[in-house]
Amino acid sequence: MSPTPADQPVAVLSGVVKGYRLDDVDVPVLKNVDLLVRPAQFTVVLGPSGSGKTTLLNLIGCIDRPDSGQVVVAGQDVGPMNDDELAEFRSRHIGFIFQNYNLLPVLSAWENIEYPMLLAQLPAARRAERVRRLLKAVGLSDRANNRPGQLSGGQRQRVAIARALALKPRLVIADEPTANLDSRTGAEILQLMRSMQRRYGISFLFSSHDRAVIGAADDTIYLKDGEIRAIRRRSAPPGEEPAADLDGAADSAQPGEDAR
Ligand SMILES: Nc1ncnc2c1ncn2[C@@H]1O[C@H](COP(=O)(O)OP(=O)(O)OP(=O)(O)O)[C@@H](O)[C@H]1O
Repeated sequence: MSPTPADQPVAVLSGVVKGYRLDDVDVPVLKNVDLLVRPAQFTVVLGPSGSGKTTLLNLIGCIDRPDSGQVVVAGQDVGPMNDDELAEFRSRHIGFIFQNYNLLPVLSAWENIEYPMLLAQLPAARRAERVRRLLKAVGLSDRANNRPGQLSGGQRQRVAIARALALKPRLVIADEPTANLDSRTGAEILQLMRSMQRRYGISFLFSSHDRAVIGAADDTIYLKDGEIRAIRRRSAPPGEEPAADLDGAADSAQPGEDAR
């Protein structure tokens, strides 16, 4: 039986090498990385500052390209894609959450979450229903009209999580999403991402310095000096709830299969 999108690895890296050129000096960052990111799991990339976590996430998120080696995301080798194809692929399959939230300051929480759906030209009724569900899922139904400046850091990150899920990506990439939050709020955001990952059956790839996040992860990838030093994979507990869908139970499409 051929693998369906739901059980296909969300990303596979083979022999990936990536460096930067700084003041005429080549700085190697990732050195021959082989990695498989399992679908519908919460995966944490742990490593000290400068170990290459952001570089790795940027390659899997199709924001950057390797110097050599192969990056396959959602079953597609992204190497041959041109920049426009890569941008289209990214918007279709991947959601992003950033340390600094990256919300548009002049838009309300509602409008920030709706924005990717507007760009993707979803019909108005579908957009409204999905924004409503997402605001509820992140516990911000009563903050729909607030702009980012009127929200706390934790609330901004909740909006960013909702926005990342707006187009039903297969993969959400979060680069140190708790780094600007106090430890209690950071733990709440971590729990929220964990519950959204389970609820919608998508994959989360999350980077952190903080070993305390290991408890929340299914898979933990330890990166040091641009090399994967260890991968710990936890087997799924029995009786996991079936994934929900943002457009309601009637729509049974897999995330990423019907992003529009
Ligand atoms: N655009 C760039 N140009 C030059 N060097 C870069 C660039 N981006 C990253 N680097 C260097 O690559 C190395 C790895 O950086 P990266 O941001 O991937 O690490 P990180 O593990 O995410 O670190 P941190 O935890 O501090 O965010 C660092 O030495 C960094 O200075």
